[in-house]
Amino acid sequence: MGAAATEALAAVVAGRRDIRRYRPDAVPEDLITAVLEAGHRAPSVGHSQPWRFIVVTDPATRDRAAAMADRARVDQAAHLASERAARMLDLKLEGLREAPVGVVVACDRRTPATGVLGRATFPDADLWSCATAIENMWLTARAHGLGMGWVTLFDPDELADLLRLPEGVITLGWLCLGWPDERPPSPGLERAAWSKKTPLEQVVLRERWPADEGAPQQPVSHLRGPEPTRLVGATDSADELLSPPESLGVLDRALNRVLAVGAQDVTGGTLVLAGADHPVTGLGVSAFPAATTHDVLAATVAGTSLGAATAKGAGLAVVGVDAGVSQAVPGAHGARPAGERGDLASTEAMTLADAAALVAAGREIGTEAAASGLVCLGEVGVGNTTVAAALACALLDLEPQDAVGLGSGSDADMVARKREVVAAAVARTQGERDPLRLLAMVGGPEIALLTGVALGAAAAGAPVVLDGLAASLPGVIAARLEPAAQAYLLAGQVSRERAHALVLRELGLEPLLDLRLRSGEGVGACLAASMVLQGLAVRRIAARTR
Ligand SMILES: Cc1cc2ncn([C@H]3O[C@H](COP(=O)(O)O)[C@@H](O)[C@H]3O)c2cc1C
Ligand SMILES: O=C(O)c1cccnc1
Repeated sequence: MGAAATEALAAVVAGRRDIRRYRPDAVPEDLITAVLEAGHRAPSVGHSQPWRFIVVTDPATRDRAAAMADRARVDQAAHLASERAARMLDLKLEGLREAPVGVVVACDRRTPATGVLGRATFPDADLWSCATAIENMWLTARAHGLGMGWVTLFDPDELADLLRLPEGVITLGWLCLGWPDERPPSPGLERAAWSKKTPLEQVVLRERWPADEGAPQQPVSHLRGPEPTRLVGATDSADELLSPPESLGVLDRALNRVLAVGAQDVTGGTLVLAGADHPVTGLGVSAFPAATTHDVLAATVAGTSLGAATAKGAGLAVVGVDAGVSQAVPGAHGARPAGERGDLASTEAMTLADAAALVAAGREIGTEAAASGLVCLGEVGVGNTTVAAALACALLDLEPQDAVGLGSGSDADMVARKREVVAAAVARTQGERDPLRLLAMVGGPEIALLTGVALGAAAAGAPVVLDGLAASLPGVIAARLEPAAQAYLLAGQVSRERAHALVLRELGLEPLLDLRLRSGEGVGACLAASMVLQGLAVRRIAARTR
């Protein structure tokens, strides 16, 4: 806006004071309007404009407000030690009677917080919006040579009654507005040695709150998120297309993610399909024989499993990984756990060493697959929707009934059994937060392996496409281990499995497809990848305005 505007703003900001002494002269109507207009220009949460400005000029109302403030002042002094109380009573705290105008700022909170964008998470953001309106008015008043003083020395209910505020409308206090009768070189409280301005260095903290010995350590991310210039470049290049902004909707967002991590020339990818058996099947949690896992992995290696066929249709390569299938699968990449396996309910799913080794093996596979483009995750493991539900409960603090789903097909009795198993498994994890330990306690080897794949692919700069529940949890664990990994993840689909939507919500990802799949095997990831590849081609081919 130019040097003159910058300088003028700095002068107004530096010259703003809380003014408590006023001359009785009237404030012209146009200046009052200018001040109110500035207030109404303030930012507000979800553009809710929750402020209401009650302009009070009636001396009777000002008198009654002043009497209330007098009472609050004496009340407050009664709570201070006598010497401090005496000094407080000496201070001139408000100019309610003298200032010709009072602007009472009220916040209309009658809209439910969940109905306002940004307030479901920060319910008080409407009040903060009103505070920004107050600052706008204050600065504008100052620029016109007017003085303003913000008085909160009231019982809020009393002030609300005085102005007949309805239920649900609350006040942030009274702003005195008038011509100042003082030109203080420094704020009144500072001049009276009541308090001092804190030096800037004491209020500015760099990157995070300074370390506190007892506090849990944040995970150190070795992985870097996308470069900010690439991130901006991705959205800029989408805006240049000869089409309405975000014409491809959710797909556009996914494409921006892919471009942001630097994968612009991608035309293919790889499905990593990991399989493992689960001792928990011994507890009657799957309608299908455990041997199915072997058969699906063998078909994957042969290119004929549902997952492999879908990958082929999308132009993706397939890597089948044996992460612990009892009957060996020739042609599959071997990464079998070496130690004991358990049923989660009474014993650990695998040893911590195996969990770590599987993640490490996955990293290598992911790094290699990254060279091909998109890396899709797929799994097979009869019984693993029970495993995934237990892990989701442990990671996300869910109740078993909110996480256990139908799997590949369960009746009511089986669902009840699954819930019992999950409840027992989760009970064993009480207090454990470490994601790798949780993986060992109630996870599965294919989930551990795919966690490594996600980490390896992300570190090599490749987007990772998640699939169903068991092939989305690796995204959660990867992001817990390396927070920057989140930026590389895409949610291919939201499946029918109960906890899946919650897991994607935890990751902050919108699924590309919602087909009520229950296939596993990376089918949804490959279908979504095909669409992403098509979207990338569209971005390359489509006409641009620039
Ligand atoms: C023939 C068949 C092939 C599959 N391929 C993947 N799944 C999917 O279902 C399994 C999980 O469901 P649950 O926890 O109910 O056992 C996993 O193998 C998953 O990938 C299959 C399931 C079946 C029956
Ligand atoms: O959503 C899934 O991942 C799922 C559902 C049923 C069976 N296998 C996988």
